[in-house]
Amino acid sequence: MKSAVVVFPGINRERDMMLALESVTGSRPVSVWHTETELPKVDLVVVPGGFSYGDYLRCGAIAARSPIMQDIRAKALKGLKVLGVCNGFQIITEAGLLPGVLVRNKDLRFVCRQVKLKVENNQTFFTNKVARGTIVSCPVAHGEGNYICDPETLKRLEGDNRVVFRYAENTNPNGALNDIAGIMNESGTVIGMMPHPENMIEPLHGRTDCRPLFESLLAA
Ligand SMILES: NC(=O)CC[C@H](N)C(=O)O
Repeated sequence: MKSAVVVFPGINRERDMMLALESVTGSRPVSVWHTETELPKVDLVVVPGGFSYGDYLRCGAIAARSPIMQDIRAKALKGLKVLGVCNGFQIITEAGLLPGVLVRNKDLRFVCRQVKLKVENNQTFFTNKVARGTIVSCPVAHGEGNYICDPETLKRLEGDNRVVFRYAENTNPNGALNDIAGIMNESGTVIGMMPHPENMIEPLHGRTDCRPLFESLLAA
């Protein structure tokens, strides 16, 4: 499984993401700088978390317009798998690969804590090794993770089983609609999520709850 991790100025989770991908898949991801115009040949692109462009304008708004995102968007529309985590979720949503928008957390504070995450759809490239309904512990660290969309979009996301992850046990840290923590596009090839599964896979992290998510990539 060949993967690429995209790096923008201000991104700070790329190393954690690359370590997680390498540790589970056994294959070292290629690091792709934002000014590049063409992705290497890979099976999966991950847009990691952090503070691209200092979160100016809106989180992810500037990164979404960088050269590499044009190629990612074009290839995603042809079926390339894309995973966006936290700032990466914001970036791919700003790029139009996922519907809706991530706005300021409801209480206007940056949150950094563990949440409970329910796997709502286990028929995806990032959840197929986990039973549906499984609740995992996972860290979040964001200021703009409050997912909103129009009622029609929400109805479609819920009706088509495109809510992949939901905050469970009253741990919604940001006020996101319907406790939405992660969604996918219509064809299931693009997934975005606010929590950081890459930080919950080694005994040193305290727990390994999210390792099976990465293991899912091997079966996809
Ligand atoms: N950890 C992250 O990726 C944070 C994303 C973004 N900078 C925010 O605060 O919402």
